[in-house]
Amino acid sequence: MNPFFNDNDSVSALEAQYNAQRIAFAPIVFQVARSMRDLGVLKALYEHKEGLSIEALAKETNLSTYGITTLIETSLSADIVKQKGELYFITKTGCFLLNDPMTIANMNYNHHVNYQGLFSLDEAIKSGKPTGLKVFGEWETIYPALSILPENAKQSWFTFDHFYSDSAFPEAVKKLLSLKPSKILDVGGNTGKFSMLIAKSDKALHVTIMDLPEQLALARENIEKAGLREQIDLLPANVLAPKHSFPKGFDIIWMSQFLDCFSEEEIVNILSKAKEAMNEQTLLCIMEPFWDRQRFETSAFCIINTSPYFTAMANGCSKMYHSKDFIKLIEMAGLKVDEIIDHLGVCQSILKIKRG
Ligand SMILES: C[S@@+](CC[C@H](N)C(=O)[O-])C[C@H]1O[C@@H](n2cnc3c(N)ncnc32)[C@H](O)[C@@H]1O
Repeated sequence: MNPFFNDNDSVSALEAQYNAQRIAFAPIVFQVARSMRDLGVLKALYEHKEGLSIEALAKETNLSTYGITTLIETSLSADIVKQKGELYFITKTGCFLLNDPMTIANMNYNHHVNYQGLFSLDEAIKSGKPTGLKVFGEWETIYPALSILPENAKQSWFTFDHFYSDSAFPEAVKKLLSLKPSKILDVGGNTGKFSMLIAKSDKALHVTIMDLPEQLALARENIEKAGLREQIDLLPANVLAPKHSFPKGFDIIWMSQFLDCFSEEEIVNILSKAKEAMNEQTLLCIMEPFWDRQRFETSAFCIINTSPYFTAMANGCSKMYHSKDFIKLIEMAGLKVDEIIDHLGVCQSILKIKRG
């Protein structure tokens, strides 16, 4: 395990005061960086490596010199641009903001999904309810609303979710198929991406996606388009509802980026239900991004800072877990971790679990 954030509190008081200002002004710097990207200023600088003056930038982007100066000066303070005389140039950080898929996914998700709702984080922390969700509508949790969120929020949510899980799917498919399963239950299968990939990779395999009915409408459309209706079944269910139990007879129960949508108590409850559907041969495979099991601190930073979204926007009670805390919950449900495979895709680990 990597000792992330071990250098904390090692800077001078002067540097610490500067760090505190970076945090105090973070929402402003964030919005300026996003406007620099979305209004085409970063692109203009990227395409003019020879540098551009304020006037040339204003002309290139059709913005006023006042607007450009405001954006450029904050960007200068945030290492997004650099200045030589009258000319401005994009920095390496600016290039990541403009071109890096992870940065783009994180920024769009934070702007379109989280920004307004996180204003009410205090209330969410105190009440245990996703109080920020009211910026989009009146729901208990974000999950039944995913397919009807405003278009920008919906696109950004799915791109963010898929960015972190999709990159691990090809390797995960190989690991699962090496176990020679004939029936897989994909719990929280979302739009059907994983199920479709694994079904295409083994034509003899049968997959069932269990998810909320609202979510399965999107999955159904995708599966029909891909001509996989014969191989993939849909099981509408709310895993939290006492009347819904897990179906039996599967070789592998697969949960990808699913249990982080629930509180500790709910996770134990869901895993106990899964256990009831497992026999000695059934393998429960859980794929999760654990912040303590990353290769790079950048990944740990992104994963940790996804938790406040769960608090204020998603359901008020879940988070991205530390692997030690998560394994405790598995054991509380009477299950046993048999193997952990780290570093799949950008940030995922797979826990292979058996009946205890
Ligand atoms: C973060 S997404 C994960 C999607 C996908 N497995 C992946 O790896 O990208 C969580 C999924 O859990 C589903 N979900 C949330 N609460 C649920 C519940 N109570 N019962 C069933 N599914 C639920 C959501 O609809 C969503 O599809």
